[in-house]
Parts: sequence; structure tokens; C-alpha cells
Amino acid sequence: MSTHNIHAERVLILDFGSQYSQLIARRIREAGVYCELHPFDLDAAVIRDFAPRGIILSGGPQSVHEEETPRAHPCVFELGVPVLGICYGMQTMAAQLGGRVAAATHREYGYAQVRARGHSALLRDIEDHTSPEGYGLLDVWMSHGDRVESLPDGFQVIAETANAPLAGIADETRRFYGVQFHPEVTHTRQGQRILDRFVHDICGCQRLWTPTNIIQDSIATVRRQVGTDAVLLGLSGGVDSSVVAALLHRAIGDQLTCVFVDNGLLRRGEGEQVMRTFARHMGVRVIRVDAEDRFLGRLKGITDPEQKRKIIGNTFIEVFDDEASKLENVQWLAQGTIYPDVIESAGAKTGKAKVIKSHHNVGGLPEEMNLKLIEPLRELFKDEVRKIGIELGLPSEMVYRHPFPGPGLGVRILGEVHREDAETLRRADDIFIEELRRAELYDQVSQAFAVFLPVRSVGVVGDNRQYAHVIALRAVETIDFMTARWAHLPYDFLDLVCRRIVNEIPDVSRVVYDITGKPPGTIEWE
Ligand SMILES: Nc1ncnc2c1ncn2[C@@H]1O[C@H](COP(=O)(O)OP(=O)(O)OP(=O)(O)O)[C@@H](O)[C@H]1O
Ligand SMILES: O=c1[nH]c(=O)c2[nH+]cn([C@@H]3O[C@H](COP(=O)(O)O)[C@@H](O)[C@H]3O)c2[nH]1
Ligand SMILES: NC(=O)CC[C@H](N)C(=O)O
Ligand SMILES: [Mg+2]
Repeated sequence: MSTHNIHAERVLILDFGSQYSQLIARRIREAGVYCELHPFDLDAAVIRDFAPRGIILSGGPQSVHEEETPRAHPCVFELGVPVLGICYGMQTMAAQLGGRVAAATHREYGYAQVRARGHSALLRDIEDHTSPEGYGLLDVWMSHGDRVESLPDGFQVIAETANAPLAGIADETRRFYGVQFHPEVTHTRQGQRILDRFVHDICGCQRLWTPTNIIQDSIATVRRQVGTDAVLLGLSGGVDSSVVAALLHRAIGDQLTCVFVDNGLLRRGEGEQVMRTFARHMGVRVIRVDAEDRFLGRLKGITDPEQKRKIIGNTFIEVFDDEASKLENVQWLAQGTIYPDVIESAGAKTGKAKVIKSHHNVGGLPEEMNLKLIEPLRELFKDEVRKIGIELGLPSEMVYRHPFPGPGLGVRILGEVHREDAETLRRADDIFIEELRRAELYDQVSQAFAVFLPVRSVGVVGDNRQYAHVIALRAVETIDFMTARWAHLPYDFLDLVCRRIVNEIPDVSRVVYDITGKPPGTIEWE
């Protein structure tokens, strides 16, 4: 049983549309405090029911001084809990409580140095440098064009810059704080300390949100939820489903059955690895379904990328359906949904956030099969999922592996998918990944893989003419996979990988390296 109620002390973040709202939530979680991110116009009744220990108002693209721009519900300032406004959040707090906000003559984007004033509970003793006059100086990151020009009653200035004399404000009595800079971004060097200060010292939250507590709590919840029913999980070998498998196995043991589908579009050794880690080492019941013929059969003659994705998704559903109907007493389908998926799909529904992913995995399973859904990672960010995976004893190569798309090699073999090309690609990809690991570059890039190009190019090998395929290598660096920079891998390294691929795989005569960023490219080629 869980020893603490890890959700009891919670912080509410109201999202005014900042690019960094999710980052605020991640930082609060890093501080060991449970928080949720919701749209700024969340119902007052829901806000009260949430019973937050503190509220954070995020930044946002709009201008408080224009008409009809977002406001926090007045109840935010009436609950008697601390409030921290960041950028737009500070501006709207100031405006709503009687201060004035206007466009500044100078905008501030990027680095700025803030001078702390007085001894606020928020910034006291937190500094990067000390000025000759003895003031604390903070290196921060700004992104604003408006500024607070006059303070509401009860507020004092706690930080200033040349361009924003009111860069930090506080009403210590009501425990309302505002900062014009962004403590949630890593460029604000003391940002985590400032947020720690807010949630621990000002809101009075303890550090209950830790991997050990999260695991204990999820186990208790899962046991309560499923009782003695059986649970089915699609296990891909990817991070999320692997962590769900480990967690459910610990919670309900033999009541869990995993289905691993080999669709013929997986990386080399994937099936073997899944069976070794889960079935052999951990004693999880895993059914391996060999569905290569079924998938490749359906893909015959299909060249359009979107059509390929749809066919692969639908075939997954069929295979799952078949497997589920063979099992007895299965009432639940487990899924590796994580918190960013929840935020993004809510945003997509209300139209407040831009639709980020239109990718599909094995979507649609629940309706098709009438199973109840169980999603034990629904509240967690990827980094939290990884920490839990490690704590549950999963190997770190599994927990820290690069993401792999649901449609797999199906979107990395351009045009029609042929079995022998999939094998060629698997070999090339395996060489690339193996060498990245050997050179200790694997963890320095966010995602790396090979792509099969269905064109032929002439080469010369051993005095003979060779007319064979082209492999493209792709490696990117990114935080959120929304934008990416191509990885500047060393030439000598690329040279080595190229030579191995061309020498070891007869069907490849040429290797190219993709130097397109995202945008304008996407990460996958299809
Ligand atoms: N080959 C497969 N066999 C069984 N289930 C699969 C397979 N591929 C995907 N799935 C299911 O689809 C879900 C979504 O896939 P997705 O790639 O988003 O997540 P993941 O594989 O768990 O983790 P990661 O994002 O690290 O790849 C998985 O959690 C898993 O339940
Ligand atoms: O689970 C998935 N199902 C999909 O259909 C899918 N398509 C792309 N990706 C992964 O998403 C990230 C961004 O990819 P793109 O720049 O190609 O859109 C990269 O990490 C891609 O590998 C997918 N993941
Ligand atoms: N990053 C923000 O929250 C910006 C707030 C507001 N749009 C400004 O320019 O000042
Ligand atoms: Mg995956």
C-alpha cells in the first residue's frame, strides 16, 4: 500500500499559451511536487476542487493591454494560496489586481541580467553574482515586449532590469509573486532554485513526488482498479510500453499478458531483445506474434506514405483483436499514454494548443475491442517514465533508447515495402547504431536511424561494376522532436559507418548523410 498520498500536495499551472508551459510543469515535478497543467480558463469550480497549494500563471503570446485577451479567473486570487505569475502571468496578475501594463519601448529577448531588490521570500539569497553595491544579480532569460508600469496595491518591486524596472514583484502578505523572466528555462541559471523556493518554502509542499513513491502509488492504484481481472498490453520494446509492462508485472504478476507483434518492420534483434528482457529475465508472460506476412502482404503495391501508415495501423488492430479473442477473462487494455499525450490531445480537442502529432500508433483499440483502458503513466513526463523504468530494474539501454515510430521501417523504406529491402535496411541501421554506441555518440544524439532509398546508383567494387541501392543516414539533436538540428557527427565517424555498410551489405553501393533540419524537413522521411 502507498504510504503517502502523493497527490495531496499539488500545484495548479494555468496555461496562457506559452511555448514553455510544459517546461514549468516538468520543473515543478523535478522539485518533487505533483502538478497539473490546464488551460487558463479552467472552471472556477474545478480550480477549487483541485485544492492547489499554489497556482502558477504561465507566459503567453498575447498582450494584457489589448482587448479580450486571456485573464485568470478572479477566484485564483481569492483562494488564499500563493500565486506565481511568469511573464504574461505576472502581467495579467498585475493588471487584474489594479496595476498597469503597457508596451515597452525596448523588447527583451534572450539573456538579461536582473538585479534583486529587498529581501523577498522568492529570491532571497539566490544569485549568480553580487554587484559592487552588494545587490544580488541573476542571469535570466526574457521573452517579452510588454511590461508592468505601475504596481497594484500591496505589491513591492523585488527585481529590476534596465528595460523593465518592475521585472519582479511581490505582495508578501498575500503571497503573490510575479517575474518577468522565465525561471522554467535552463538559460535562467537559478530557475530551478526559484521554483523550488516557490513550491517548498512559499507553498509549503514536501518532496513527495519521487520515483519510489510514484511506483508504490501506481501499484496500489492498479491493484485497486483491476482486482482479479486479466490485463492485455501491446509491448513494442519502446520506452513507454516497456515501463508499463514492468510496472504492471510488479503490480499484478500473472494477470498481465503482453502481446509483442513482429510486423516485419522492426529493428534488428528487437523481438529477441523483448523476449529476453521480459519473458526470460523478468518472467512476464509475452506472446510473440509473427505477423510479417500479414503486414507485408497488405503493403504490397502501396507507395503513398499516408496510405502505408493507415494500413499498418489497421493491421495492428486486427492482430490485436485476434490475440485478445484467444485469451480468457481479459477486461483491460493497458496503454503507455504519457502526460504530454494527454495535454496534446486535450489541446487538440479544444483547439487552444496547436495539434502537434498526427502520428498514429495502435490507435482505436479500445472501441474496437470493448476493453476498459488502464494507463498507469498518464500523469508522467518522459523523463519521469525513464526514472521509474530504471527503478523498476529495466536495463538502461532500453530506458534510454531513441524513439521508434509505430509504423517502424514502413516509413523508412520509401515507396513500396519489399521484404528484402527491409532486411537490407535492418542491417544498415544496426551498423549505424552499433557504431554510434561504440563511439559513445548514441546518447549525444536524440534519434538516429538509416533510411532505404529505392533508387540504384553505380559503384565500382573489386574492378566490377555495381548497381545497387542507396542508404541515407539521419541523426538529429532535439529536445521535443518538434524542431531538430541535424547532428554534426564527425567526418571520420561517418566515413567508418559508410565503409562498413557498403562492405558488409552487398545490396548497397552508396551512403549519404541527411543534413536537413526540422523545419523544413521532418525527422522521418515519410
Ligand atoms: N510491435 C508492437 N507490438 C505490440 N504493440 C505495439 C507495437 N508497436 C507499438 N505498439 C503499441 O503502441 C503503443 C504506442 O507506440 P509508441 O511508439 O508511441 O510507444 P512505445 O513504443 O511504448 O514507446 P516509444 O515512444 O519509446 O517508442 C505502444 O505503447 C504499444 O502498446
Ligand atoms: O509513434 C509514432 N508513430 C508515428 O506514426 C510516428 N511518425 C513519426 N514518429 C516519431 O515522431 C518524431 C517526429 O517525427 P517527424 O518529424 O517525422 O514527424 C520522431 O521521433 C519520429 O520517429 C512517430 N512516432
Ligand atoms: N513570454 C510572454 O509571456 C510574453 C508576454 C507578452 N506577450 C509580452 O510580450 O510581454
Ligand atoms: Mg515505439
